[in-house]
Amino acid sequence: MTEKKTYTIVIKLGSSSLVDEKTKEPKLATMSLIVETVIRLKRQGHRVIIVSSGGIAIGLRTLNLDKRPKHLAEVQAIAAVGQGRLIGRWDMLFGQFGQRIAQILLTRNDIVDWTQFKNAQNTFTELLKMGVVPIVNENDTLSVSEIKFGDNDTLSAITAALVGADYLFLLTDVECLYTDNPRTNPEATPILIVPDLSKGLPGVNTSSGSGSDVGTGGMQTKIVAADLATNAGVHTIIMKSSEPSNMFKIVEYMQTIDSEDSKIKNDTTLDLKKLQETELSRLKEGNIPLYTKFIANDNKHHLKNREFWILHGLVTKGALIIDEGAYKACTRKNKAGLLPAGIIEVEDTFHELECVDLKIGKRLPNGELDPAIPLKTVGRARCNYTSIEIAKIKGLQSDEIENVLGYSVSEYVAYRDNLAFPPH
Ligand SMILES: N[C@@H](CCC(=O)OP(=O)(O)O)C(=O)O
Repeated sequence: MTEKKTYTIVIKLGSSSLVDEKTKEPKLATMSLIVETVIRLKRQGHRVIIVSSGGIAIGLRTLNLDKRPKHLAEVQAIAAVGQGRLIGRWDMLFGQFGQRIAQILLTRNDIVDWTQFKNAQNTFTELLKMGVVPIVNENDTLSVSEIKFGDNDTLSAITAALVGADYLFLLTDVECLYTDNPRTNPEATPILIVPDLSKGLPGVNTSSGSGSDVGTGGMQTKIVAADLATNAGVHTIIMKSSEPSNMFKIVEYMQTIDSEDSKIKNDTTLDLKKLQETELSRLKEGNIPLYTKFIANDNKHHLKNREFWILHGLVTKGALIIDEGAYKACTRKNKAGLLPAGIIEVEDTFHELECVDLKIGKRLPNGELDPAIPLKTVGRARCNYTSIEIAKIKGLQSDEIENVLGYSVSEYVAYRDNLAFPPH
């Protein structure tokens, strides 16, 4: 008998899965079921990381506050109170099984430095090796908008990419995505498999946003998270949080079908509607609960560590507008660095090695940017020169840099390992 594959699994739980929206009382039953499921998964050899929201919601109740205050410092103080209790609850529940947990609180600042990004990675690896369940949340007490991940859906996708997870489970109040809102449209049908999110979700209505007032994420943030995670090679699953044991059934099912993923992903003639229908009957036959699976980009096409870090770990400070030729050279198989000759314009001010967006524009015969053609953001770069220096050397050959600036740091404005482009 062949041994079953084991996975690294990241599970994201929103505030509304862990805390009652109205009373802000803990949903201890759900938390217990999650703990039982994680223990079962671990006993099967899987490695599990939890991304748990709920710090602010728990802090509100602890301090007898009805509403989230507007003032940032107050929210940060509330988060400090709630986070301790939140992790205490997880520790108490996991402790019943003798399972050790670890708290990891992240802000974007913690990963903007490449060494720190690798450090975070090493810490996760060690914890998983020790058999510990890391429990991650945003460090709300210290993070302000510029250094925030924004919502825990995004944080969970970044965590999943950071640890090189096989699966990201986004637990929510619906069992799966539907082609429309099933509460208002009886014709809505489940979307069970999304082979390529870059091609969109035809007919899916995700505009309604968050349905709860204790969290910050809605379905839209889940789709963004799925895009981020699948681009980094992580399969992403949306499933209902009220029945955590379904996760175990879904993981067991994945072990039997994950060899089909690349076939589905690479089939250009795929009938998407038929795929959903066939899958629906297969789930019914096997008594498998509904869920939506976003298939990950395969090894060859997913973002590698450093590219992921540049695209999702860093905050951009400005932009370079480059021409089509430069874009092609920087994205071809044998990737080139970015030369000054390919740059048409510089936006905003930035220091060397800060991260900037790369946008494609059209160059007019006089060398200037054609304002009639809309710009398209295509990637990111960390530059060897400041915005002021690049403004002076844009459009020039590299051997002219020294004449213009009086020195030359490099012939490239950005080295190839400081350039990153999303896979599609
Ligand atoms: N970090 C915050 C939660 C932020 C968040 O994204 O919440 P949710 O939309 O419930 O996942 C907290 O612990 O309260």
